[in-house]
Amino acid sequence: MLPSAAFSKLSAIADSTAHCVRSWSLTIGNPLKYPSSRFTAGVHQTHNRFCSTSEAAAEEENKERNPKDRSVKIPVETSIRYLKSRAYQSTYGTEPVWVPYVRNFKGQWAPPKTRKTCIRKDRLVTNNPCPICRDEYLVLHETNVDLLKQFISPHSGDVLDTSKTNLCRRQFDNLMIAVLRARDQGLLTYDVPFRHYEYEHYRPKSERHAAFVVVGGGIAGVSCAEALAVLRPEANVILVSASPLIKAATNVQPLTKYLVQFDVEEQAASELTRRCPTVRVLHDAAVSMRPDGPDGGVLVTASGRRVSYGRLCVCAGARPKPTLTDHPLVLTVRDTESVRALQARVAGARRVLVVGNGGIATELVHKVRAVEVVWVVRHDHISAAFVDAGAAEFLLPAAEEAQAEPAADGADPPKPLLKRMRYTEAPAAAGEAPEGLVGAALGPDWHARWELRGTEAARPLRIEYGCEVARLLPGDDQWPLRAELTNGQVLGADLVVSATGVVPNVEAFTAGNPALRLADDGGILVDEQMRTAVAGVYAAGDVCSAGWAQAKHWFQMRLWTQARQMGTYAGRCMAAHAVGEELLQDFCFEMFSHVTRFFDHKVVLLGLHSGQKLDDGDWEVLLRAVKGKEYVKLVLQHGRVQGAVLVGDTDLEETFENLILDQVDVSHLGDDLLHPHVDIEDYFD
Ligand SMILES: NC(=O)C1=CN([C@@H]2O[C@H](COP(=O)(O)OP(=O)(O)OC[C@H]3O[C@@H](n4cnc5c(N)ncnc54)[C@H](OP(=O)(O)O)[C@@H]3O)[C@@H](O)[C@H]2O)C=CC1
Repeated sequence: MLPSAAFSKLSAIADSTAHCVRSWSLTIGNPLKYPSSRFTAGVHQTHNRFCSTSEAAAEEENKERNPKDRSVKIPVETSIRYLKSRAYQSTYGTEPVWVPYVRNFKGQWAPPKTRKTCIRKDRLVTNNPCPICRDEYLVLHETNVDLLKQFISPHSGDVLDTSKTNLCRRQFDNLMIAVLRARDQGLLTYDVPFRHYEYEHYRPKSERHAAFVVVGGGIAGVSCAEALAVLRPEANVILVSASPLIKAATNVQPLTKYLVQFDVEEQAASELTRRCPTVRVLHDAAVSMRPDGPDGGVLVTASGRRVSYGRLCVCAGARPKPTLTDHPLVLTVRDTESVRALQARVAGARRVLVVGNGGIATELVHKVRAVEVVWVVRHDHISAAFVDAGAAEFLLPAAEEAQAEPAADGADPPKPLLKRMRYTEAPAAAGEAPEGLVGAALGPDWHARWELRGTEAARPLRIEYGCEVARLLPGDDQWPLRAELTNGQVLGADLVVSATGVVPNVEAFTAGNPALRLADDGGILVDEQMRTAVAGVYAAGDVCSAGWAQAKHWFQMRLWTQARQMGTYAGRCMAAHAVGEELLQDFCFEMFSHVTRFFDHKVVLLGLHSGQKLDDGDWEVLLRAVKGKEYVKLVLQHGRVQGAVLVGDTDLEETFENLILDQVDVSHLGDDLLHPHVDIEDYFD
């Protein structure tokens, strides 16, 4: 006797589809194992197929058929009707056919791939066929849209993976073909994926356009491009870089709220594009600027390209000041190429004259070994561009020690480059790479990556104070070059290194643009939003001069830290102005802060550390120094700290940063402010 449920299903199939169901016998088993044979939910059909009367004639209807037999192909029209039948409904309900399927596998995790096929030689070869193979009435065909839709994600429109639907791989291939055909024939609707067209590709190569163009692959330019890529991800950015390598700030570590320490890494342009996909790097140099182009302005490059822009940021940096006459034995240090040239020259030198008293000279004197170094400084102490006479006194022994240090194995052969950070110099396409272009300046730790060693025995450092090079004289029997100093001495040398400061690279932008205003130091004047006097043109880094009303404790110095701050801030301003917004000036311009290393000592400069901007005689200095260990100098005015120089690992930067910013009256502490036994960090906590 058949259960009543089985009867009702049988009649449902017969009623709804006019399909024939012949003879029946009760069977017990998994109702989802072979769905086509259990339209009757547990009733095994002797000829248990779901078929139309017309097709039935073609079949040997009364023959006993094995449920694993798949020799008879079900027409797709039958399958379409089947999906609408009550038989189907009662088997699957409203769920997709793959939902109730349970895959068999050993162990905890299912293998990533499903089986190749469930049917071989028209027979199911497994006891647990995949959701399509197990039900012969499910026919994958482009017209069987209701079935295909069950395998398409409603969220992404993609065909669901076999890891979800558990289809065997043959059925999955059939499914993909059916879906593609259905979409092709318009039977299956789908959303056309959004294509971001790079319209630049349709322009002639000699003409480019970007909403934002940044000139300069140094730290200011790269920081600016990065900020734009983050803030305006929908806009294209072109970075025009004369050097094939760009400079990126890495390992950025905030030491305090204002002091940030970072490395500068030379990277291939592709690395920047990988990080910021909207930024494209053009290896070229800007030669002129026309701010009145059709889309904003036009930048013309050395290779003749015209790059039109909506907004332009000039981060062209600066180049060494040409203090001494042009001479093949007078070198300057600015970019990687110049250090390489210096390295080669030092290798064969006996005496090197270093002229200048700033950052580069200080670092060079420390770095050049196994050759006699004569340091010509026009002040009465070393490193005057950065530190005061007291700090210089503190640093001097370290400078002299370094020079007196013998070569590692007597006369070491000059070592080549110690390490270069991922240098990949892409060969420039013909006509693309302008020859002899100046690359971006070196990073703050450039000297750590280069070995500058001669072949001489170690010599004590010789410093000529209070003088300059008056003129260069031709060489004699002993020296290829001689320099006459302003103190009357004439010194022979193999090489002169001139490190007397930098001049901003403005020429390409000033030519034909009388509106562009320059400061007294030759930099492009910018306002508090990094805008130049020319509409749509911004400037940042060494090329610009801060033309805004500066905060009391901030002043400009052409430093890596400021290049990064200005570049990022210029990018933020450009992004904001492009959508009609104004920004409040970044807080980093409230107080001067710089951290560097001189002669292996950490040097922190805060606020008005050398009494800059303070009236003469109206300020006092408080000092604490422990030879070889630390040097702390405070600049005070009316009992309030205005600036600080911290040499060595003092751990006082945060305390003094706060004292400068908050302008706390510390006069009641008197000299105890720097008393070694007073924990002022704790006192002001
Ligand atoms: N660790 C760091 O932070 C470093 C920063 N830099 C930066 O890189 C840039 C280039 O460095 P650098 O070239 O050392 O420039 P700097 O501006 O640091 O120093 C230039 C020095 O040269 C002196 N000078 C100028 N003209 C002459 C002259 N005719 N004869 C003799 N001395 C002269 C200057 O004296 P005066 O002050 O009297 O004009 C000053 O002391 C600078 O912007 C610098 O700040 C470089 C290296 C390290």
